[in-house]
Amino acid sequence: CVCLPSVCSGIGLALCERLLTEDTQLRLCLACRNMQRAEAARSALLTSHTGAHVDLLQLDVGSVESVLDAAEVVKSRYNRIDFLYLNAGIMPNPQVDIRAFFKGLFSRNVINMFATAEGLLTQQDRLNSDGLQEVFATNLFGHFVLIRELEPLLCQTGHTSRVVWTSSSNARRSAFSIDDIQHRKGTEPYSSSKYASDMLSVALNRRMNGQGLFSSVVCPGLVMTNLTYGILPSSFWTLIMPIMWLIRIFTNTFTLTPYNGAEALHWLFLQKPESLDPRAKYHSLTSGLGTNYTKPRQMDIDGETADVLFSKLLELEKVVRRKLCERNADNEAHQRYLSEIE
Ligand SMILES: NC(=O)C1=CN([C@@H]2O[C@H](COP(=O)(O)OP(=O)(O)OC[C@H]3O[C@@H](n4cnc5c(N)ncnc54)[C@H](OP(=O)(O)O)[C@@H]3O)[C@@H](O)[C@H]2O)C=CC1
Ligand SMILES: CC(C)CCC[C@@H](C)[C@H]1CC[C@H]2C3=C(CC[C@]12C)[C@@]1(C)CCC(=O)[C@@H](C)[C@@H]1CC3
Repeated sequence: CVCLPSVCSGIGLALCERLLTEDTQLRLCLACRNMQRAEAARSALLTSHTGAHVDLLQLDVGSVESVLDAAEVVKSRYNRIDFLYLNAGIMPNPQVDIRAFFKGLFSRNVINMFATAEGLLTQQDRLNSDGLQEVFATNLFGHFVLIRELEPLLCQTGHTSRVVWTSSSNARRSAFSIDDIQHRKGTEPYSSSKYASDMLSVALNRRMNGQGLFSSVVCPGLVMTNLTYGILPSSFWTLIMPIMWLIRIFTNTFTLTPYNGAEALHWLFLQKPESLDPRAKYHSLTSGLGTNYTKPRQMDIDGETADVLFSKLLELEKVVRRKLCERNADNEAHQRYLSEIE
């Protein structure tokens, strides 16, 4: 079984199309927070791949309760997971620093600026219902809890399984602090959460390779999806689209379409896990002539700090689970009280 949170649109949906084209016998499980959109995605996939096996699962990866419920359903449905694609990601209230953009445009750093958006983007985060920073909870922590819950299906003797993170070249060491893993104090929660997912992937490989679990990290490049349409108005993107296609001549990171962006995710599906570099980020790239390819680049990560992050996430998981139990016990007591006074 290949389990994919979250694939209602964008890169995730394009990946499903590509996986089904590769192997019609696959059993896909689309884990989405909005079941109407999930149904639409499933119908689209079945239209182009009649007879494909596509299951749906309700999952809001930004809520620990939803992750725990979804994991129970997965455990009751499947005996084993071969691939777990961790694709859900948000970038709420993005702000582009226009001055920095024009300054960067005339600097030597211009290609790097277009590839990584370094120094260009900030976001405004908020707390979610678990009391966690929303970007951290969605882009990292929910996925972490999901992996922990699905460990019995991922780590089975005689089988290897794979976890694939959709990270970003916007992930930057300087945006992340091990003393503030949720990025409560900064203005770059997206960059911080993606750097944390890179670290977590390294930590997973250090801990779990021996049990047959292999983790990889991907950057899809700059792709036009709901996420990017949230950065600038779509009319503006339409206006600058010819320039974007022109920029593609100078940087291969402007993959632009979800199909191209899914290149590295698809490529990883075809590789033997033992042949992969646990410390590499695999980039989807598109040449000026429109050829897609995948290229690994070493990540700027220190293994010991990655282990510390893993321990901190374990601690946080305990705290959140305890709070959830207390909340559920309170709710049950309240329900009992209501039924008694009826
Ligand atoms: N587009 C780009 O240029 C780049 C994107 N990425 C990463 O690629 C991934 C996919 O993004 P992309 O396809 O671009 O954008 P989309 O917004 O199209 O896709 C994001 C997906 O994540 C889902 N999602 C968001 N929050 C939750 C949640 N709480 N629970 C479950 N699902 C959730 C969305 O579901 P719903 O449909 O319900 O909103 C949607 O299906 C993200 O991780 C993003 O950070 C990385 C680098 C560049
Ligand atoms: C104001 C202007 C005339 C043009 C502004 C262009 C910027 C909005 C883009 C330039 C580089 C882009 C980029 C991303 C978003 C849009 C830009 C900042 C990402 C951060 C999107 C999400 C990712 O994860 C990254 C890989 C992208 C990197 C490049």
